[in-house]
Amino acid sequence: MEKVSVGLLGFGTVGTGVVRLLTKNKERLQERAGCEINLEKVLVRNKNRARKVLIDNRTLTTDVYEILDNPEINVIIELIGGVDLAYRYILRALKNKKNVITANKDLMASYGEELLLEARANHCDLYYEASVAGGIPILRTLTDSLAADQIQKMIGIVNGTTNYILSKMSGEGLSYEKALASAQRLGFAEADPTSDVEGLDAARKMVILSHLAYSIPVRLDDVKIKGITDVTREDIIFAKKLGYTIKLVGISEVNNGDIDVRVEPTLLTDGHPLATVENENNAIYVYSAALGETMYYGAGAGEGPTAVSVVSDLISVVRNISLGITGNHIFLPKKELHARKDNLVESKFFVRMHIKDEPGSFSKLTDLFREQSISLSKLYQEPIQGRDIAEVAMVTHVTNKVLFEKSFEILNQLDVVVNAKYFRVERG
Ligand SMILES: NC(=O)C1=CN([C@@H]2O[C@H](COP(=O)(O)OP(=O)(O)OC[C@H]3O[C@@H](n4cnc5c(N)ncnc54)[C@H](OP(=O)(O)O)[C@@H]3O)[C@@H](O)[C@H]2O)C=CC1
Ligand SMILES: N[C@@H](CC=O)C(=O)O
Ligand code: NA
Repeated sequence: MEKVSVGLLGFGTVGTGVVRLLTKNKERLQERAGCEINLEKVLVRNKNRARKVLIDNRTLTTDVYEILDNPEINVIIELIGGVDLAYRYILRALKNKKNVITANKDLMASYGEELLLEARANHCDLYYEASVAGGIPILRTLTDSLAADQIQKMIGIVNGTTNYILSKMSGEGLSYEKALASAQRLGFAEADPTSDVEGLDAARKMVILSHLAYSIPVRLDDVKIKGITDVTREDIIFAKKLGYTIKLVGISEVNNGDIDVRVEPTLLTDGHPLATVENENNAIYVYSAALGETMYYGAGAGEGPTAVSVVSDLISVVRNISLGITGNHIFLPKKELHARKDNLVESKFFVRMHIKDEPGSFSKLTDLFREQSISLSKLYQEPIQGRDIAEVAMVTHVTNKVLFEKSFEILNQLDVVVNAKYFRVERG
C-alpha cells in the first residue's frame, strides 16, 4: 500500500492539533505507519474562518458527504463532538467500510457498544484513545499492557477542566468563575462546560474505562455523579488544614462481582500520588491483582496532547490496513452488570460546618456521632472573628455510607449547626 487517505471532521482545538502533527511530523509518521498519510478533506462549518494552522483552502469542505461517501478515503477522524450528528456520521462511515478514529467520549460512553459491533461487522477499526484522559495512553494500557492481569479498582482524575479549576482555586486563590473562564480560553473545556463542571464528562470516561478494565457493560445511568459546582475555596482551605486535597475523581471498583462507579469531589491525603496532579493534567491510579498499584499520568486535555492520541490511533489503523486485519481487535464487554448496593459502600467522610459558638455546641456534635457509632479521626475548630459562630471540620473513620448519610441528616437539624456539607474521603 502506498498511501492512506484521511478525512477529518472538525477543525477546532483537537482538529488543529491533528493537522499540525500530520504536517510537521509527516516523514516520521510515514516511517512509523509504513506508508504515506494524506489528509484529503477537512469538514468545517465556515471555510472562510481564519485558522490557527496553514492549510490548503481546497482541502476544506462544508459537505460531509464529500468525505463520508468518498471512495478514496480510508480513514475518518471525527472531532466535531456532540452525539447526534457524530453518531450518524460515524455509522455511515463504518457502513461505507471506512475505519474511524474519534475523541468523542459523549458518543462512546452511550453508543460505544453499538458502534463497535458495527465496526466489527464491517471489518473496520474504531479507535478512541483520545476520548479518555487526552494524551495519556490509557485505553491501550488497559486492553494490551494489563491484559494479563485482573483489574480491581481505578481512581481517575479524568477531567482536565475541573482539575484545572480546583488547582487554580487552591494554589492561586482564583475564583471559580475566573478559573473556568481561563480553562475555556485554553481549549480544555467542552463547548458547553456544564458537562465538565457537573461531572458528566468524567462519568463518561469512567464508563469507557470500566468497559475495558472489567469487560462489564456499565451505562452512564449506573454512575453516581456529583460535580464541583458546590466546592468552595473554604472547603479547599479547611480540607488542607486536616492534610487533604480536594479533587474531582472517578472511582470504579469491582468487589465480589459487584461494581460501583462514582464521580464526586473527594478528599485525598496530601501524600496520595493523585493529590499532586495539578492543572489540566489527568491521572489514572490502577489497582490490579498481580502488578499491584500503577499510575498513568499526563496532559488530559488540550490541542497537542489530545492530537497525539488521535494520530497514534491513526498509525495503528494504517498498520492494520496494511496487514489486512482491521476490525479484528474490537473489544466488547462480555460480563453482566451487578451494581453494588449503597448499603455495602464504606468510606471515610469529611464534614464541614458552622456551629453556634456557645457552651455545649461541640459536645452535641460528638454525642450525635457517638450515638450513631461513627468515630472521628480528625477534628478542627476555629472561632470566626466578630461572629458568634465557629468553623468546624472533621473526618470520620471508615463507616457505612447509608449510616453516615442518615447521621448527616440528623446533624443538619441540630439547633447548633448553621451550615453543614460533606465530601467523601479516599482511604490511604
Ligand atoms: N479539547 C480537548 O482538550 C479535548 C477534546 N476532546 C473531544 O474532542 C472533540 C473535539 O473537541 P474540540 O476540538 O475541543 O472541539 P471544538 O469545539 O474546538 O471544535 C469542534 C470543531 O468541529 C466543527 N463542527 C462542529 N459541528 C460541526 C458540524 N455540524 N459541521 C461541521 N463542522 C462542525 C467546529 O466548527 P467551527 O470551527 O465552525 O465551530 C469546530 O471546528 C470533542 O468530542 C471533545 O469532547 C477529547 C479530549 C480533549
Ligand atoms: N473537557 C475535557 C476535555 C478532554 O476530554 C476535559 O476538560 O478533560
Ligand atoms: Na487517552
